[in-house]
Amino acid sequence: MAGVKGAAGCVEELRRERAGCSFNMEELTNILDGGKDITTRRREIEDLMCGDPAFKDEVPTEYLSHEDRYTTEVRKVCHLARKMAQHNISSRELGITSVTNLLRDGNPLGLHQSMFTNALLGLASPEQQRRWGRLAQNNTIIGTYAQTEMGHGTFIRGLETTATYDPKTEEFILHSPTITATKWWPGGMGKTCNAAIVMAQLHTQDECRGPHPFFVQLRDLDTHHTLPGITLGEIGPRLGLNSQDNGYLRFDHYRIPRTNLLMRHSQVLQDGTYIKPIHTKLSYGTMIVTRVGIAVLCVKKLACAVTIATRYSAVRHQSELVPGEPEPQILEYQTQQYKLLPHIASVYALILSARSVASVHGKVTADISRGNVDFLPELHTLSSGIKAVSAQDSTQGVETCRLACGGHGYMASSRLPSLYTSATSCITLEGENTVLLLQVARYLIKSYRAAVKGKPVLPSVSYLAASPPVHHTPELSNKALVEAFRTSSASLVRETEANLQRLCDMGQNYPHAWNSCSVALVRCGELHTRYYICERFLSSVESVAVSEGTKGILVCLCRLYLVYHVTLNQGHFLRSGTLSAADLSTLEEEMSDLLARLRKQAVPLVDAFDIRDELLASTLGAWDGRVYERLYDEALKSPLNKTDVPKAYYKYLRPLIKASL
Ligand SMILES: CCCCCCCC/C=C\CCCCCCCCCCCC(=O)SCCNC(=O)CCNC(=O)[C@H](O)C(C)(C)COP(=O)(O)OP(=O)(O)OC[C@H]1O[C@@H](n2cnc3c(N)ncnc32)[C@H](O)[C@@H]1OP(=O)(O)O
Ligand SMILES: Cc1cc2nc3c(=O)[nH]c(=O)nc-3n(C[C@H](O)[C@H](O)[C@H](O)COP(=O)(O)OP(=O)(O)OC[C@H]3O[C@@H](n4cnc5c(N)ncnc54)[C@H](O)[C@@H]3O)c2cc1C
Repeated sequence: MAGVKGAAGCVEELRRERAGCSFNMEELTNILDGGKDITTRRREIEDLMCGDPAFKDEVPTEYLSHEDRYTTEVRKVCHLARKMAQHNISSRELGITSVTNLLRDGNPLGLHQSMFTNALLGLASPEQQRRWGRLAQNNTIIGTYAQTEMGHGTFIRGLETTATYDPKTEEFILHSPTITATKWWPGGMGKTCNAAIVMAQLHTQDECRGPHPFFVQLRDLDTHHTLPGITLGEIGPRLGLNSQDNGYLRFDHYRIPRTNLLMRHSQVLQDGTYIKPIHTKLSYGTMIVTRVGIAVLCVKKLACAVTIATRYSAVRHQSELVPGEPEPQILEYQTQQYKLLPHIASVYALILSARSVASVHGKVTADISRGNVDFLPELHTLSSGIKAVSAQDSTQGVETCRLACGGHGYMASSRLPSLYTSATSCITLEGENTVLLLQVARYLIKSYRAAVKGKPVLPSVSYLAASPPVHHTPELSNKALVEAFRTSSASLVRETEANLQRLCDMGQNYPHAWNSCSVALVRCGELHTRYYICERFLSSVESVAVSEGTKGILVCLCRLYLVYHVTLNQGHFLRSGTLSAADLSTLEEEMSDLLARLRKQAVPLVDAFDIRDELLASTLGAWDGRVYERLYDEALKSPLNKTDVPKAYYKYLRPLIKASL
């Protein structure tokens, strides 16, 4: 049933919705992909993979045991890896597609293809890259990124695993001194990987030099047995992503060669002399690039969810809008439009902003290779902010889409539950959201204080320095709304800094004063990032060269995004005096108009996300809209339906029923 395109083959409601499309769908698809060529390549790869029966699930994942789920996904991902090699598809190219949606329950090679590979690229010396790069690319070495410990995730400086240099043998001795030092969580580490980049406290010449990355072989490359001195296993069932074999790892005085310290930024010489990096946080670089990747990854989950919920809302009829008239499509209800349309706009806003951060990442990486780390704090701030806001918005958006589908949204076959469990993981992993927003706030407060003293600050926070006098915004144009965000953000930073200072003046030490202000500080981090996203979205929409119809719809989406977030955050605007209560009423009225206008384009807008049925994998969201047939077919797959009377009847129900007779 999957993948039928064209006017025929879909239910009448969807055919009608598509007939009213006011823009060039292909242009929107190209914008989301990042260019026409990328769309072409993405489709080539998706055609190749989706057409392959080896990726089909015979039994829905939810009916499988923990072990069978893992085995099924390993089978599929190994097939995928072989196909990638055969057809010369790189991990980066795979990243432009949604092919990993063929893996329903997490990717056992996900960490290998992302953080492990990126750690080798970013933290290993050129010689080390020659040594391990090819082996990793060939999948001879399958690695993960082992940083988090049972007792320490956020606070990297608190890691307990030690790597003590022994100059006599020119080796590091890796050791897990306590239960809390057990590495805990790394994806693929339980059973799949035979190597890892391990973050451990480097000790040399009787001094601890802080957390550093080491290449560590964990299993025999031939037998796959765990090497002596290492204890490895899988951590057990999780909320979602259960095929990703997140693992635990302990070291018992396990020796590795000196040259296994990743030496791009810092080195230990044969005699144990430590050579410092040009910036102490360069060893955290893999997390920075992954945060940008995760921002994109969770928006893709949101794009799936909103596609499913929008198509379903066009097909589903419920209640009476006008008494006595036929049941309308639920998409006619304004509340339903409010649940869905802002999230369609979010997909554009977040993808375009993450792309901007990715380009800052490219520039800063080039700077660092020339010895310039001036822009690293700004990159850390942007990547932390975009990851946190994207994960939060995507998760809330996916959940809203699930709720928007009523009871059927609760069915596993809708795919909305598993989209939720994967999106929400992004709030925690790769830096817990609150913690990352506090990092953004730290940079804002520091920059604001520097600016007040007349010191130069970097571009993304220069507005703090030039904070204009608070005034009521005279008009409500897009530009004015972005400016209102900027002014409110500057005002919140100013107010929070004043509170921080007041507490210090009253005798609190700085860390306690910081903690006392941290609810407001998180808001500062969030508002600054929202301002960045709004500014990037507007500037991308203004500069994009597309046909009139496409420009029109983008402008409308951007306007909805701005109005939606201004009204959601109205407290900040009222408090800073940038908008009045009357302005907010005007914007709320405009929101009604925008919802009504965009409602007509809702289905074409999600079609433009161009997510194939095989990758959407939803009974509610398929292109042809045949929701009820699919729900029924999926129900028939329940193992309980194999027999009319279940075994449990004979074992438990019958004795109960008969006893009461
Ligand atoms: C559209 C195009 C997009 C293209 C993108 C392409 C990219 C593709 C790449 C990847 C694909 C992604 C695929 C995703 C699949 C992967 C799934 C991942 C699974 C999850 C894996 C993990 O979870 S790994 C573990 C992650 N762990 C964390 O993130 C821990 C979080 N904690 C921290 O980061 C830090 O400890 C901390 C920041 C919270 C604090 O650090 P610390 O205590 O050391 O510092 P201080 O608070 O004392 O601060 C000192 C000083 O340092 C600054 N700083 C901190 N971190 C950094 C940094 N990373 N870089 C630069 N500077 C940093 C801090 O701000 C302070 O600065 P001051 O100047 O002193 O104020
Ligand atoms: C699905 C999944 C996959 C993962 N994959 C990997 C992997 O491959 N490799 C790896 O190394 N790790 C991995 N992790 C671990 C992940 O990176 C950590 O769980 C994450 O960084 C959060 O750290 P934590 O668990 O220690 O939470 P904690 O830091 O203990 O957080 C608990 C609470 O404390 C709060 N908190 C902590 N510090 C502060 C602070 N300074 N200020 C205010 N509040 C604070 C947090 O906001 C949170 O509410 C994975 C985790 C998950 C869920």
